[in-house]
Amino acid sequence: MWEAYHALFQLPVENRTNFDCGPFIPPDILKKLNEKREEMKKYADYRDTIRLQNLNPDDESGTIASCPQFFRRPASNFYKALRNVGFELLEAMSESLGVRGDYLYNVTGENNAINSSLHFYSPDIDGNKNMGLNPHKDILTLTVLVQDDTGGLQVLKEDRWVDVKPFPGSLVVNVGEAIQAITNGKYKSVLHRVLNNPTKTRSSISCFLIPTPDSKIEPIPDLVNEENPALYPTSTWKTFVYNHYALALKF
Ligand SMILES: O=C(O)CCC(=O)C(=O)O
Ligand SMILES: [Fe+2]
Repeated sequence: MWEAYHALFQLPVENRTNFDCGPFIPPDILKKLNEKREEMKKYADYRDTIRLQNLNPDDESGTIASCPQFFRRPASNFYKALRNVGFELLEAMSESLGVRGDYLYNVTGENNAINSSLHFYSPDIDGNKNMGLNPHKDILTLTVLVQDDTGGLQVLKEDRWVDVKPFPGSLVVNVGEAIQAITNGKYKSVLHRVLNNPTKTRSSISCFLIPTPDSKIEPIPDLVNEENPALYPTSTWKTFVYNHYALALKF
């Protein structure tokens, strides 16, 4: 997969429009974000990212068909494997909460398609401790991520940034805010960021399990009571995403 990943980044940028879908942000919010771009410059992320949206690795005629030929086979195998790890984790998490094993898969719309961000981080050549990816929480269901051996990913733990050191052959899994909402905070979405390495490039690929737009995001009824009121209002996934970005941009 890494070979296909590097070949993808080496394509002329104008070829990317065939498959790179740009930020996973609702269009009107993205418009506002672009208007704010000047003001946001100080928050610029130092990296290159290609995004694939709504990719069902079981469906050869879907999103994967818009990708270059050399990328299709390794990518479908790769995403199928990562997604299936995600599905197994969802099952184990459901069971740990005392609900049926298929609960989290079902309430997020039985979605077999994923989103993916392929990140390429340049070295921090001017020594300004550039932020490759600003602090954020993943909003969706689960993220299953593969990183190379450079390092730079950090999570916030008890007010301290802790390195997520790369282990060969390991995966990094993040709980998304959709799961935080559905489990009413039992599983928490963690703030994370990426610092650029002073001398080396860094590569990572995120595979995001995503709810379908009409999935109803609401807490598991047994997890809500007087001491534990619902943390988020019930909404569809589409509205949840909209509210999330609107709040982040404060408009
Ligand atoms: O590059 C990484 O390790 C993190 C990527 C990430 O947080 C994301 O794609 O949401
Ligand atoms: Fe993330």
